[in-house]
Amino acid sequence: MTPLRETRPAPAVTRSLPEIQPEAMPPEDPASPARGRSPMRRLSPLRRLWPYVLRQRKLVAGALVFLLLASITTLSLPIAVRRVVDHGFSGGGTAFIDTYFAMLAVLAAVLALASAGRYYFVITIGERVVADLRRDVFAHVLKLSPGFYDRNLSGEIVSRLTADTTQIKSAVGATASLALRNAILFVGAVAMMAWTSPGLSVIVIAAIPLIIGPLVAFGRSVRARSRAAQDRLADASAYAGEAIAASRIVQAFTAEPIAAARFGQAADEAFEAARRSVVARAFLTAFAIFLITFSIVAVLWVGAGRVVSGTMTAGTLGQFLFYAVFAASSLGQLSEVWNDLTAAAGAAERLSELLAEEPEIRSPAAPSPLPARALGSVRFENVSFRYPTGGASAPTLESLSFEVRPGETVALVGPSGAGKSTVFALLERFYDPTTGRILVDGVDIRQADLHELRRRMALVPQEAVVFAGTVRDNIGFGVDGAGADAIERAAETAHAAGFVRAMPEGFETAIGERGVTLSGGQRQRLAIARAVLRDAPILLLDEATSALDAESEVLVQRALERLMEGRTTLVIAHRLATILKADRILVLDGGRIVEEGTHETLVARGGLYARLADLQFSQGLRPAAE
Ligand SMILES: Nc1ncnc2c1ncn2[C@@H]1O[C@H](COP(=O)(O)OP(=O)(O)OP(=O)(O)O)[C@@H](O)[C@H]1O
Repeated sequence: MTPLRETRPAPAVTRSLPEIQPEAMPPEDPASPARGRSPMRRLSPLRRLWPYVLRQRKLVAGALVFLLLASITTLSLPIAVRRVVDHGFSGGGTAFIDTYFAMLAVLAAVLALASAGRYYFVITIGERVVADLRRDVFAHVLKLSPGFYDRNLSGEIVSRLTADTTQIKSAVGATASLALRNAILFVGAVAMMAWTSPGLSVIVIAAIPLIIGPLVAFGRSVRARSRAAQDRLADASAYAGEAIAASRIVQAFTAEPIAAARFGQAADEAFEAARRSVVARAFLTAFAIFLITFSIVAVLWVGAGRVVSGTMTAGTLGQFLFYAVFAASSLGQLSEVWNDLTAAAGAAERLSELLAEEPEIRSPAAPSPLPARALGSVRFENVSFRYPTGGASAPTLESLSFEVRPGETVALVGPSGAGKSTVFALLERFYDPTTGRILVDGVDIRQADLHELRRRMALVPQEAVVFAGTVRDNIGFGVDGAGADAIERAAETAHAAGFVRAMPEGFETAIGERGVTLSGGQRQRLAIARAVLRDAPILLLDEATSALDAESEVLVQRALERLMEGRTTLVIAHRLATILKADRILVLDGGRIVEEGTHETLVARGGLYARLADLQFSQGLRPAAE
C-alpha cells in the first residue's frame, strides 16, 4: 500500500441544501485509481458498505416504506391543486373547496409523518453502519505490525478512522436517502408531466441534458480547486494537532508566536484555496439556477399561450408546473447528492485500503506449542536484522548470538544506536530477523503463536506509557479481566499503592491524557505494576535514563527488584546498580556483541565497556539508587 499520507482523506463536509457543493467531491489525486473512471465505477467502493447495511434489514425496510410513502404523497399534491383550480374556483362551491383543502391538510400530515419516519430510519442506519465500520477498522489497525506504523503517520490513520467514516456516515444516512427520494421524485415527476401534458413535457425533457452537460464539465474544474483547499486544510490541521499535543514544549521554548504564525499562514492558505473554489462554485450555481428557472419560465410561457387559446385548463398548467418544479429541484439535489456519494466512495476506498492491509507479522497456520510450563529461556542464533525502512544502510543487528538461561539477568549495554532496543523489538516479534532465528523456551518464535509468545513477556519501557483512564484501568491493561485484588496487590509490589491510595479516588482516580497528572516516578511505578500483574516469565526492562529524585529512584529500584525476582530478565541498563546486579553483561556496538562478561572482568579488560563505564557510569550514573 502506498503510504497513507499520499492519499490524505478529505475532511468531512457540512453542507446546506440545495446549493451546489463541489467541495464534497473526492480529491482528484493524480495517482488515484479513481481518476478517469466512469462515473458509476467511481461509486463502486461503496459496495464494500453493503454487508454493513444489509445487517440492518429492519431499519432498511422501515426507511423504504416511509421513503415511498413520502414520495407518493408529494406527487399527489399537484393533482389536488389542479382540481381545486379547475373546479373549486369555477363554481364548485365552498363545500368542494373545503373537502379538497381538508384532504390537502391530511396529505400534509402524512407527508410530515412519512418524512419524520424516513429521517429516523435513515439516520439510524448511517450511525449504526459507521459505528460498526469504525469498530472493525480500529480492531484491524491494531493488529497491523509496527512496520506499518513506521511507514505511515498515526495522525493519518486516525484521520481515516474519524474523517473518512464521518463522510461515509452522511452518505449512508442522509445522502443515500436524499438520492433515493430525489430519484423517485424525479422519475415520478417526469412520468406525471408526460401524463399531464406530453407536449409541454418535451420542452422540459429537452432542457435536461442542456443543464446536466455543462454542470458536469464545470464541476471538474471546481473539483480540482476544492482538492487544493482540502490539502491546505489538512496541512493546517496536522500542524495544529502536533502543536497542541506538544503545548508544553511550545511554551517552554516561548515558541507560541512562531507556532501561531505558522498555523495562521496555513489557515490563510486554506482560506485562499477555498475562496478560489467558492468563486467557481458561485458561477456554477448561477448557471444552474438560470437554466432551471429559464426552462420553467419557458414552460409557463408556452403553457400560458395554451390556456389563453383554450387548449389547456389553468389547473392542468398549474399541475404541470408543480411537477416541473419537482423534477427540476430533484435533479438539482441529485447532482449535489452525486458529489457527496463520490466523496463517500473516495472515503470508502481509503478505508478499504486500510482493511486490505495485512499484518506482516502473524501466527503460523499451525503453531508449535510452547512448553506448558514456561521456563523463560531466550536464545538468539546468528541473528541479523535490517529495518524494512532502513534502505541500503548497514544492518542494525549483525550475527547476534547469545543465550539467557531461565532466571538469569542479562544487561545490554552500549552506545546510543547500538541496537539494544532492536533486540527487544525482535524478541517481542514486532519484526522478523533477516537471517538467523530466535528461540523462546526452545521454540523458534516464528513457529509459535504470537499471542502465546507475547504473553510470556512483560515489557517495561523507558518512557512509561499511561493511558487516559483510571489507575485501575492502567494497571489492569495487560491482563484481560484482572480482579480488583490482583490489581491492588500488583500496585503494592510495585510500591505504587501508597501514592495511589493518597489520590482523591484511589484506584478509581482518572489520570489525564498520557498520565500528565502523575510524576515521572509514579508513572514508572504504574508501568511496573502493570508488568507485575502480567506475571510473565520473561521480563524486558528498558531502564529509564531520566533522572528521578532520590526517593522516587529508590522506590522504583525496589519495585524493579521485586519484579525481577524469579524471572528471566533482559535489561537495557543505564544504572551502575543494575549492571552490578546482572549475572552477565552483553556489550553491543554497531549491532554486534563486542564484549561479554561481568562488570569486573569487563573493566579489567579495558575495552569499550571500560571506556563507557568510565565515562558514563562513574560520572553520570547515580549510585544513589542502591
Ligand atoms: N523503526 C525503525 N525504523 C528504522 N530504523 C530504526 C527504527 N528503530 C531504530 N532504528 C535504527 O536502528 C538503529 C538501532 O536503534 P536502537 O533503538 O535499537 O538503538 P539503541 O541501542 O536502543 O539506542 P538508544 O540507547 O539510543 O535507545 C539506529 O540506527 C536507529 O536509527
